[in-house]
Amino acid sequence: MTPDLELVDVGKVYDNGTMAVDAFNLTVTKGEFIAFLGPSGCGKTTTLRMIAGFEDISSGDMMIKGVRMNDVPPQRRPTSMIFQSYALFPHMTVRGNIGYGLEVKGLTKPERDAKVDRILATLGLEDIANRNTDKLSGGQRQRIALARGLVVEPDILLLDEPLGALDANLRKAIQNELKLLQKTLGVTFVFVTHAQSEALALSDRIVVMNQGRVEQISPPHQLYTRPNTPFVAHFIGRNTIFQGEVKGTDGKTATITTPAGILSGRANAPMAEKSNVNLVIPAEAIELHAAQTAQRERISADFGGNLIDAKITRFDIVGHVSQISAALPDGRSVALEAHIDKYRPDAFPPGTGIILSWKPAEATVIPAH
Ligand SMILES: Nc1ncnc2c1ncn2[C@@H]1O[C@H](COP(=O)(O)OP(=O)(O)OP(=O)(O)O)[C@@H](O)[C@H]1O
Repeated sequence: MTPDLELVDVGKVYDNGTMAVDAFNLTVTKGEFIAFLGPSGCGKTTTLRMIAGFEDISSGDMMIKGVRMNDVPPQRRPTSMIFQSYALFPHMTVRGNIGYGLEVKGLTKPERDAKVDRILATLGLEDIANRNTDKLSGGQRQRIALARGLVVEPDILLLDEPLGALDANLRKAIQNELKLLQKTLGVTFVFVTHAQSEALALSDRIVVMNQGRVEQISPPHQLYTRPNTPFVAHFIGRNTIFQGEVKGTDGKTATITTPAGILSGRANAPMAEKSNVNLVIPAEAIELHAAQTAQRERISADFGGNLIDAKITRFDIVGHVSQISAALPDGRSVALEAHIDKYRPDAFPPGTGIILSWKPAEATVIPAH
């Protein structure tokens, strides 16, 4: 099946010489929910605007449903864009705002009314259809912006931080609605955010960007448990990262020499001996044991030799999760996370000596560059 969207080596250099996007490659199938995630200035919005046609593409090709779009003006692309500010017309009613795009496209009034009625019902906006948009709440305005984007039946809906203006509770509620709506309508969504939790909760796949380049494209869980690059390992989740040198590998597991000892993790690429690598251990993968020397051997055997001594520095309970910090002998901090039932906080007050361990398969060894 022809992909809905293809970006092939897409690049953007602004007139002032800023290289905003460099060789961006992505293929999106129909009905996927894709998030662009990354720190401020990494090129997310620029890429979205190039897909919409609001920004010229400097190099590479962009196709929608197999048709090259580089030179097609925005209004002739099968896309709609929703802005963080919503950009609603304050002097128009909700119905007028939603129907505006259809009017521009030259649809007759009965055709427009039928489509607007349908989207008003889908988004639960019938009761406020004849109100002016300037008196409405943030959540209602967000929904109108969504309706306005969807009513023109785009192949791809582009959303630029659409939940950024909402408070935390409303944001969570609208996240759930958005996901449900997207799956029900089967429209491809490309969503820009710098909020990690939002990208992880909503997307089928996340594109992590850094300084104009794609670092990794993966489903949320994989990104979280299997980072491919040091940037992703630092940016996503709460990972502990050890730098080291490859001592040996059996193709599946790599053993590495680190300042904290000989440690191991799953190798996600072929690795030469003595090459510089990072061992990335997610907070959820680390287990905590009382520091009883009698048990060291058993723990070491159970966890493939991954055993380090540490001291508890914090034990916080956040909702149903225990968030624990421990200090290594060199002072480095290690983050652990577990369900609250797993460890009793009174057994691990700050200052307690402990052993930390993890299964090699739950940590990842990645090249250090
Ligand atoms: N019109 C412009 N002219 C010149 N440089 C620009 C222009 N717009 C953006 N840039 C630069 O391009 C780079 C990418 O910006 P972009 O807005 O795409 O990043 P972003 O990841 O969306 O950031 P944010 O999360 O802050 O919106 C930045 O260095 C930015 O300063």
